[in-house]
Amino acid sequence: MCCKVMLLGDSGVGKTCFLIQFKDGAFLSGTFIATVGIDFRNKVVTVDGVRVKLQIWDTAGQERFRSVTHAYYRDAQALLLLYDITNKSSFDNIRAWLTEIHEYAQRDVVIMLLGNKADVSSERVIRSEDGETLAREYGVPFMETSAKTGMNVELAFLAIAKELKYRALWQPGGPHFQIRDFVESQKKQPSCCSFL
Ligand SMILES: Nc1nc2c(ncn2[C@@H]2O[C@H](COP(=O)(O)OP(=O)(O)OP(=O)(O)O)[C@@H](O)[C@H]2O)c(=O)[nH]1
Repeated sequence: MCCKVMLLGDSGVGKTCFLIQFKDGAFLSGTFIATVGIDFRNKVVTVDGVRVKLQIWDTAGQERFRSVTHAYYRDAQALLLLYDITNKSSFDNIRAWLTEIHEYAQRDVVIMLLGNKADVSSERVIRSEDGETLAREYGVPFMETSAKTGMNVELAFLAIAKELKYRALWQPGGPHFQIRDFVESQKKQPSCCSFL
């Protein structure tokens, strides 16, 4: 089966690095090159013996590209919505992103909220609890991640793949799968917590 997943969030939160970490297991530090428009990569994951091909769309966070990316929301089965734990405005804008998602995406799209750059604990301005509270308000799963160390990167895509496989192949009487419970049971916390 094949699933379309989109990465969304403000410019600079780490969407491209997140995708490269998942696809190639690498982190490109140094200069930040903003994505122009939209780009995609494929990766196959195996969940419970089923091959799921994820077609992952990396969008530009900059405002001027929004009209381009809106056109792609409709086809996405899952959305990973990122903010940067060291950047307050990227967190404050999550509500606006969710409003856009509700306007342009499919009604039953799977959404996951991710607080990225969890490795930079010295510059943290958003507490993990704040991410959790916001995610609970919208009924979506939440994790802190690091595209640099790889923390929870694979898990985010695996949880999405499991949920989409479950939805596509579930039969009456079959086992139930709850993405939020799965994420809660599997996620790793940043090893070094800030004092905030
Ligand atoms: N420390 C740390 N830096 C990160 C992490 N993820 C991304 N970065 C850095 O943040 C900057 C922006 O990363 P990108 O992946 O290009 O951001 P983006 O969200 O794709 O930005 P747009 O393409 O403009 O939407 C780069 O300098 C990265 O090196 C992370 O998890 N930890």
